[in-house]
Amino acid sequence: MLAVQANFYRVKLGAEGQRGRGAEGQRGRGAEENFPVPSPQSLVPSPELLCTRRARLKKIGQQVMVGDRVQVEEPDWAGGRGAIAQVLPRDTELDRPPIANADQIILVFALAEPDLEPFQLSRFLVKAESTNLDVSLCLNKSDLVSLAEQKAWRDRLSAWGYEPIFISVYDGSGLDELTAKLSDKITVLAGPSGVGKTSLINYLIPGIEQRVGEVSGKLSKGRHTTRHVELFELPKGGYLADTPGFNQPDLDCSPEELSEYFPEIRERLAENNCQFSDCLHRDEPNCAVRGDWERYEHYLEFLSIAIARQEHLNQQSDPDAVMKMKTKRKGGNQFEPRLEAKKYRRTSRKTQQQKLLELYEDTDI
Ligand SMILES: Nc1nc2c(ncn2[C@@H]2O[C@H](COP(=O)(O)OP(=O)(O)OP(=O)(O)O)[C@@H](O)[C@H]2O)c(=O)[nH]1
Ligand SMILES: [Zn+2]
Repeated sequence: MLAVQANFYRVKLGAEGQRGRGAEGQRGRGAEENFPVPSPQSLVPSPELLCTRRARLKKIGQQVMVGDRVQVEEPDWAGGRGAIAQVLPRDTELDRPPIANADQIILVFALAEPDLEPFQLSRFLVKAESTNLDVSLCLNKSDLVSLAEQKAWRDRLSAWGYEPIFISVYDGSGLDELTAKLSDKITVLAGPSGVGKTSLINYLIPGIEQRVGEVSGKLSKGRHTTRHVELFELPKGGYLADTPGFNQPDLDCSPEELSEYFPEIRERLAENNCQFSDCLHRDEPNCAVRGDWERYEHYLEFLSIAIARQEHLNQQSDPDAVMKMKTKRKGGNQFEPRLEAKKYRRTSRKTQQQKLLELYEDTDI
């Protein structure tokens, strides 16, 4: 399913769909199975169908996400209509933006104009890694920096665990390598503003601007809201999702999870164990992670945000948690001004978290 359009789901017929008429019965009566894979358009009257969602799916709360492989019933080939009868199991699922079956995330940054800012890059990388999809890095505007500078970034990012593709939409360098990386995959493209994402997408999908504009001004505006997601077919195979929703990543992982999102930490923990299995790699003795690697400071900063966030969540899910702590410490003091104490603690925690979040949000973008 490529996009939701005015209450209809736009479904691209895939290889299976082309043969679908013969495959009836195997997957359910009259059902066509549709994969979002490129297909020779000549085989079907309409390569895309506008579909409704069967009431049965609505009843069981089955959402249809962009990227979903679906079965379509009662295809009306001439009218280009159908009904989604079933959603096939998803390989992957992203919540924000909502995309099913994505294979990889490619972060696009610029080498200059705007300057490549390591902490901002780190934040995008951690957020991208938290999806558990493959994460790659693409550095645009290579025409603006010297080869020596590119090499310096290559070495630096290699120590972070990434092998960036250097491109320039202006002079065309690196674009073949990037195109090859996108082929036959569902790729989520993300990155901060001004790095040349729009220029890149226009290069990768000629005519996309017309297409976005052609549906109505509303949709083209919609492209830049967090809710609208659409998969665009690439001429050489594969699909691309441009996701404004990803452009201001907020960190929403638990403190324990955070270390999984740094290739450097994964590498260190593959070689050595920390003394404590629940080590957060701050000041615990015999920690295998703490050290003078470049992004360790970033890790500590994200960790404090994740801890503040978790404390805040714990408090929300158990409103008495603070009170219980208090009671225990005070040994059941009857004169404890319960309400006030609770209020005070809550505000204080909240403020603390707010401050951290603001700090986090203010850093860039
Ligand atoms: N020198 C150079 N400039 C580029 C390149 N690609 C894009 N630009 C310029 O960078 C600026 C931003 O490009 P956009 O394509 O609008 O970037 P974007 O990431 O979509 O930015 P937003 O629309 O703000 O999200 C424009 O002035 C482009 O002309 C490149 O390869 N080299
Ligand atoms: Zn440790």
